[in-house]
This record gives sequence, structure tokens and C-alpha cells, in this order.
Amino acid sequence: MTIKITATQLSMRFKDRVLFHIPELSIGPNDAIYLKGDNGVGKTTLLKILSGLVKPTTGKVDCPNRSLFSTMFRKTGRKDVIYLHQSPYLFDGSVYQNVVYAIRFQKEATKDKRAQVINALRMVGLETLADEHVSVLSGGEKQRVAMARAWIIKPSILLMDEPSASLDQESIERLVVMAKDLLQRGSSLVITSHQTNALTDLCKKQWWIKETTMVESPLLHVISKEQAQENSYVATNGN
Ligand SMILES: Nc1ncnc2c1ncn2[C@@H]1O[C@H](COP(=O)(O)OP(=O)(O)OP(=O)(O)O)[C@@H](O)[C@H]1O
Repeated sequence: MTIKITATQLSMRFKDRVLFHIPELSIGPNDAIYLKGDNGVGKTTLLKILSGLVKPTTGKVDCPNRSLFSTMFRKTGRKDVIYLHQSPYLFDGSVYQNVVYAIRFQKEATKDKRAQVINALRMVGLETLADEHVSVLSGGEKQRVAMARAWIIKPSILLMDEPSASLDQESIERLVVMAKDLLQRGSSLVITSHQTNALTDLCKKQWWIKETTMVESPLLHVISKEQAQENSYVATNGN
């Protein structure tokens, strides 16, 4: 499912310190946004506000398809908007249990759920660790389990907080495959990172938090000569 969320007059203040004031923003449908800014400008805080985990000081976030039921009964979090934490929380259990938990309410046979989980773990290269306890995983492996758990829900909007901070090149490539799959399904992504990489290269827009506000701009990519030649070949020979 693809949705759009909008926010107006969003501001966050801690005591006397104004973190940011953003007159207007929107995500979706099918956006890919690179959120950048110096340490402490409020990137994590903004993502938590957008996912409904933190209440802004002023302003509100509108999520049009939020049902009356979910508004009444969900105390935190926004339906269909997933926040992927920069140091993900995994509960005391196996890798498999942590991922299958995300789809516990889906009405599917156990064997179909198992197939989905194994597929998600295969995408992050961890299928052989499915039955291991999460305590034996490295930091990068935990991050990959968290991404598998987010991907399996197929959220409309995935907010990824420094997803590549503890990942090697191969793991980043695996996240890229999952992120591309979500984009193809119509989802939107917001990705924070202090360095550009293959994941941020998927983004078409940039949000830059500076001087307590946010500036939005299109994200221009430098295309290598080889890539340009490949594109031109596809354009000439494609049907
Ligand atoms: N609950 C809170 N109470 C007081 N201050 C807070 C709270 N949450 C965040 N802050 C402060 O708000 C500022 C922004 O924090 P945030 O984590 O959003 O920044 P960030 O841009 O994600 O930083 P980084 O790039 O270092 O991850 C920080 O100075 C932080 O200490």
C-alpha cells in the first residue's frame, strides 16, 4: 500500500532549546528521501515524530489512512509507518522468533510464515543463523535482522535511522536490495546517514536540517561514464 503523510508547523523544543521548526513537509507516495544534518540537529527526533513515537511541541502529522479504530486503540506508533532504530531492539529469543513476531497477526499457515521469514533472512544473508539466539549476533548482524523484520511487514513508509552505520559494503548492498523491493511495491523511504552510500544513492530528494529548519531539494546524482553509456544503450535498444 502506498500512502502520503503530511505535517505542518512541526516544531520540537527541549526546555529552552528549539531543535527545529519545519513549516511544512510531506512524504509519499513512493518517495525516497535522504535526511542529513550535523550531529544533534534532530534527525532521529524528526523520524520519531513522523512515526508517532514522539509528540512534537507544536504541529501535527496527518496520516490520512489512519483508521478510527487505530486512532482510538493504538497508543503509540503510526499504522504502516515503521521506524528502524539506529541501535535496534531485539527481544530475548532466536533470530527466527524476532522476525516472525512482526507478522504474528497475519492470517497465514505457520509454514507460509516460516517461508516468508526464511526468505527475509536469506535476503540479509542470515538464513543459516535463523535458530541462533540473538545474543550471539554481531552489531551488523543485529542491524540486518532488524531490517528483515521491517521489510517483512512491507510498510508504506520506512524511516531508517543510520541503517548503514555499522554495516560493511556487502551488508549495505543487501539492504539496498530490500529497499529497492519496497520502493517497487510503492513504499516510501527516509534514510538518515552521515555518509552517502549505495543506500542513500536510491534517494531522489534531500532533506537537510540546518539552522533549526529543514531545507528540501532534489538530490542530483553524478552518473559515471559507464552508467551513462549503459543507460543510453538501454534507451536505444529497449522496447
Ligand atoms: N528526550 C529528550 N530530552 C532532552 N533532549 C533531547 C531528548 N531527545 C533528544 N534530545 C536532544 O535533541 C538533540 C537532537 O537529538 P537527535 O538524536 O534527534 O539528533 P540527530 O540529528 O539524530 O543526531 P546524530 O546525528 O548524532 O544521531 C540532541 O542534542 C539530544 O540530546
